[in-house]
Amino acid sequence: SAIEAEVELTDGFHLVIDALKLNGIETIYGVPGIPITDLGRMAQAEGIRVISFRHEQNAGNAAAIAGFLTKKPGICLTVSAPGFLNGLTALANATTNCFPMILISGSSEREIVDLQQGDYEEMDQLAIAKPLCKAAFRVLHAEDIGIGVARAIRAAVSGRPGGVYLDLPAKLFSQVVDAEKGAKSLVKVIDAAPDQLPAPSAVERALEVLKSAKKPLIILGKGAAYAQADETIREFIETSGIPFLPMSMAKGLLPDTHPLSAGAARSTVLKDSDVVLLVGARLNWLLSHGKGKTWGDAPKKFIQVDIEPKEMDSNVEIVAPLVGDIGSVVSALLDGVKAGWTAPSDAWIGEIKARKEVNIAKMSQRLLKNSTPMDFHSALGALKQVIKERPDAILVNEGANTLDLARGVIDMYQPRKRLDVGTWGVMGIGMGFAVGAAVETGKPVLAVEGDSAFGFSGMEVETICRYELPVCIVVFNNNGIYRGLDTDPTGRDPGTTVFVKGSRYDKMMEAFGGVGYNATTPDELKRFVDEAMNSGRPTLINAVIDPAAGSESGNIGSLNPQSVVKKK
Ligand SMILES: Cc1ncc(Cc2csc(CCOP(=O)(O)OP(=O)(O)O)c2C)c(N)n1
Ligand SMILES: [Mg+2]
Repeated sequence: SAIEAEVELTDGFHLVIDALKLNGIETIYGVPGIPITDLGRMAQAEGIRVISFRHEQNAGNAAAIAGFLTKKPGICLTVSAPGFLNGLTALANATTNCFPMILISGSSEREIVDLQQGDYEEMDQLAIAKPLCKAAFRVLHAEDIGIGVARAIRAAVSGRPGGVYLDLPAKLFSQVVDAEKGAKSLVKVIDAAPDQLPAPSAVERALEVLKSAKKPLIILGKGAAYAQADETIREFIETSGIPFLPMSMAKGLLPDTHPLSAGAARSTVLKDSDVVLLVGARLNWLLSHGKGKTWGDAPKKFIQVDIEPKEMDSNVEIVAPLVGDIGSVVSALLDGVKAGWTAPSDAWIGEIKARKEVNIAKMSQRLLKNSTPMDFHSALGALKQVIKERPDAILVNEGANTLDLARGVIDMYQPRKRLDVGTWGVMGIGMGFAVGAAVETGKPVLAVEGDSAFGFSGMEVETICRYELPVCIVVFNNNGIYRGLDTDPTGRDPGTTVFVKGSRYDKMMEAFGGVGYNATTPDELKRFVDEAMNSGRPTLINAVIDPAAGSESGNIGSLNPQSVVKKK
């Protein structure tokens, strides 16, 4: 009878929930629908926080950034086929950025999919996910749910973190299992991301190379931010006196205003350094693959710290590979420095300081301009001040000019406070990251969005209102992608990169009960953001930016192919 069933039996639904709770999972980000609507309801009833989105890509991005911020896999839950595919972009982006997340999707029955008999939302999801993520598993029997969830968790966070796909066919959920047997089938993952210590010989080799440097440089990547070895990293930099250059999401590991920060002298230190220590930073396109004019002509030696051995020599020769987790490796390097070290010469530190002063002075001039309509710099000058006054606020940032200029203008003061487009430069992470960051940290979020970038996930303003999250969105409304000036030479349609003139994104937030402002000056912008931060209410500020400001593709316009053929 139903009473007996409560006492003796469990089922797939409950085993999935018990397995997640047993492993400390507290939040699920997703979009309901067949076959997982009830799973979400039951998880919520069992105390897991379930955040329902308007599009699975945004739920996936929230799960991904939750993983980056907590080092526990963020969980995204979707329906089969189209819902799974919508989550896949976020899963692939998480894998590219080494953020630990698990995409759990309901799926069709194997026997129908394998015979291609046309099930509701039929798709061979496991096969499709495999090439795009770090690991992918499917569970067919309820007794295997414990192992399946454990494998997914360990795969997501161990070694180089990444995205994992977990395929749960609809029939699995209603499979009934003896309650005691079910409980015994659950697995609590032990030491999911074990320290990986570097070989003492590798540490020795790296220290020798570092000691040979006249102009050493440390580059901190988002892997260094993810490691949460903040004090060890700070102590290593301050004890060695080596200047550091933070990549975008590593900003704030040490304050951008730190005397050893070389952020404002990036071109100089990349060109003139003779030994470069990469910490959780890959020599990919963001660092010009370690070669070419960015790096100057002088010979360079690269030392690389990465948990993934295959990363070594990916672009240029690594003379001192340091394979291990960043905390263990930097701690070993710190011991070596403490045992005997000569700080870099005053000449090198002085060269960087002089260059920084020139660049910061140039920038300050541009920030002070009180133009109307605002341009990027005058608007960003106001937001720079906000973060300086509120260093524990989380800054989410995407766009082209809105992204590239904000990266250099807005100083960060604490680790893991700047969340942006990462390795791919993908648009659309904004609202997912804003929700994930607000839910996981409870901190106020300032999302600085290009108007095009915002459009990719803008419907989630309703989600932000529904959960009453402390998110302040500033849309840099320059009326288009990169600028707002393009026209259709035929005169038939608008240009391909422009938007409706005079648009008011703030009205979208008001539509769902949030607060909307229209800012036309830096002073207004600062005042409205302060009001939002003080109230903690969901807010959207439409910041009117000169459509003629900015450049095509921001700082990376050179990546665009150029047509050499002039049509007659
Ligand atoms: C999923 C995806 N689709 C398209 C693109 C290509 C792109 C890069 S930047 C950008 C938007 C730039 O306009 P925005 O208004 O946001 O910024 P601003 O320069 O300040 O005007 C696009 C469409 C990327 N990167 N990802
Ligand atoms: Mg724009």
